[in-house]
Amino acid sequence: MDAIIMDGKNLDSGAVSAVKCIANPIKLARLVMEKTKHMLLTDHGAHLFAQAMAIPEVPGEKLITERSRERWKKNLEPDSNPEEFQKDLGTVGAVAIDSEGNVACATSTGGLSNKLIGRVGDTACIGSGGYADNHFGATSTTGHGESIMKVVLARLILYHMEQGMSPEVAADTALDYMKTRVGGLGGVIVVNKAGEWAARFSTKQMSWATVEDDNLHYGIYAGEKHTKPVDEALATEREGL
Ligand SMILES: NC(=O)C[C@H](N)C(=O)O
Repeated sequence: MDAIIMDGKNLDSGAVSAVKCIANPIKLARLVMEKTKHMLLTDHGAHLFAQAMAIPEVPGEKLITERSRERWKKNLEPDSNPEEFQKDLGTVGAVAIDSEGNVACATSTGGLSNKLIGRVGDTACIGSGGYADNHFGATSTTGHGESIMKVVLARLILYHMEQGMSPEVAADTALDYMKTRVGGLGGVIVVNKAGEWAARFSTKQMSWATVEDDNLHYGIYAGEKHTKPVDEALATEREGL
């Protein structure tokens, strides 16, 4: 798994890549940020650091869902369509702004299926998987990692906001560029320094949710946006509905 976290106040960032058997790689990424002078630890070194930080390893089997196993098996079949199987991967991203205007981002992923051993994706790379700078805002990305890295998608969106674009226009402009320039699809969540936000994607779907003024906004498909009070959403969650 790969993960990155970034603090927009001082541009501190921490990331891990190619880690296995760690339940929450984002916590390890945060420790890289807070406890080391480095920004990215990978593979064996990341595991040694996890041990030093007393982060327990969980058996790999426990982190594999039946659905993922099935998808992996199907993807190995000769007539499989890799695009189809990359469709709802479990990348999780977050951006946030506090009452003092501090922004942050975090992204964590199992990455593309059937990648080569040792492949480091966009998620662990600062500016690609995420970027946060109090001067402009924060963004977290998902999608085809190699395309995201080619256009340095997260930083590109912040650049567009620096030039005066809203989060929505900045996100769409950068995603369009990635599609036309390198043929890659993806999705992003963005917040600017004024607290305006956007969830935009060029893929068929991306699950997203935002909390703003005690309201929860959420959707999956293009153009879909539902809103309900956070209290109501939490009550529904508690009832297990
Ligand atoms: N769905 C994803 O976000 C995958 C991730 N960007 C990767 O290429 O590893």
